[in-house]
Amino acid sequence: GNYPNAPPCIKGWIPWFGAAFEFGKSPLTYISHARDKYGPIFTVFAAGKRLTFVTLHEDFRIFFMSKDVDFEQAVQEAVHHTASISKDSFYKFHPACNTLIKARLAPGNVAQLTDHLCEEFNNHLEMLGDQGTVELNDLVRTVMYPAVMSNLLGTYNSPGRPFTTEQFREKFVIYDESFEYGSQLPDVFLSEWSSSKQWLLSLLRNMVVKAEDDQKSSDTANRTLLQHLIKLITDKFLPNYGLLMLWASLANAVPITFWAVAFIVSNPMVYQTAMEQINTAFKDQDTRKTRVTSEVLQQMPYVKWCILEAIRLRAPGAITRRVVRPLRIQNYIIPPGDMLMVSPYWAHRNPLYFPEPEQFKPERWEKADLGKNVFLEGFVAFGGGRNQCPGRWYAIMELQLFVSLILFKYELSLMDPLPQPSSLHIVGTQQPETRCKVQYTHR
Ligand code: HEM
Repeated sequence: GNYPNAPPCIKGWIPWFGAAFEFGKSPLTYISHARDKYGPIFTVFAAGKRLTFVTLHEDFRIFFMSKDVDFEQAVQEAVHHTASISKDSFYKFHPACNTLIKARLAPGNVAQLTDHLCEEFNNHLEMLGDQGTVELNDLVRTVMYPAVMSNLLGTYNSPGRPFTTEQFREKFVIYDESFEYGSQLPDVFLSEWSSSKQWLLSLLRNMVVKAEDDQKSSDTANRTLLQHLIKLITDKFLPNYGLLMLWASLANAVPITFWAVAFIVSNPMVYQTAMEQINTAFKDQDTRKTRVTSEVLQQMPYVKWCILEAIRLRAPGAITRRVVRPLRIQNYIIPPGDMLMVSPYWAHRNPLYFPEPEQFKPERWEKADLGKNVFLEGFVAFGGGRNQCPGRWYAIMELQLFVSLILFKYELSLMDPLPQPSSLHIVGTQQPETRCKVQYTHR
């Protein structure tokens, strides 16, 4: 159709050398420049796709709530490329999958996962030994990957398939790093990436077999998320959904864990305030085997504000919906087929909602932290509407638990300057651009 009222569209003179090229180099920087130049709604024509960015907070409601935009249609192709799930299977199972995950990760159920996750964190953190110097991102991955996997999905069968944490880390980092490119391209273009994907899929197949065995002996109340998925997904793509779930649970939360620790340790006043609260909440506890319940977490609101502030500052570069019918926003009509984009990363830099937006200021969360409604207005890191991140309560719990445990057990100091966020990726939270060593000493 013809849409004379479509937003300004940015194309390169030679498409693959103009907009697409510039956009691909550093999308987050590109978006902010485009917004200054073309106004609050603009379309980027890149790599054959129309991406229409909505940057004003007052328009976010339409993005999250309109019946003329669709989540499943926005991500289906990416799901096909990244997890090899067929189109038919995805449209058939995704809605029920979404409902199931939402229910399993509701606040009450998340509280029940805390004890086991705490044990896992204790075990993996103790493996660091009494003192040393490591890259902080490596440390976070080494502890978080196996702990969260075992907490949510269960363990794997080792006989015949030796599997080590280092091997998993290596494969998952490759898979995660090229996830965004992989989501756009058929496997043949990315051979290392696709062999990591195959490795992870066979791991998931193995975990499904183990989960089915264990199911026979464990009662319903103690089922893992994977065991619940087994009951729901009846086609051959079950392990593939497991892989997507695994990626969703680690890809955003692990970099945020890095940033939360780095922000706290690099701000002396913040570090001190957090330590006072942690020492009070954990008084008389053994630093080697620390027991943190969901009640204890509630006694450390300042640590939670630090987590929320890290999420705000390193929020996903973009979240998407597909426009399925002509959509009016302000005076524009967005044509069907467009990918509609909101950037939480940029939204969180609006001084109207977040004064001094670049500053790490945990206190700004004080007024938001009332009971269940912990989020500030203008905060969209977890998306919104029917497809809002179902893992948000779990994410806050695991982060608060990890951060308070590592700070209680170890005295930390950064040996490198606080890294800048990498502006290379647009989907998901930012990785650090440079390496950052941390020195630790057991307390
Ligand atoms: C700080 C950490 C996290 C951030 C910033 C984050 C952010 C997001 C965002 C922006 C979305 C898309 C929402 C939308 O389009 O409106 C999403 C989806 C999702 N997240 Fe998270 N997430 C985090 C942690 C987690 C964790 C820990 C889990 C699992 C335990 C998880 C599971 C999921 C799943 C399964 C979806 C897809 C929902 C669907 O298919 O409808 N996330 N997340």
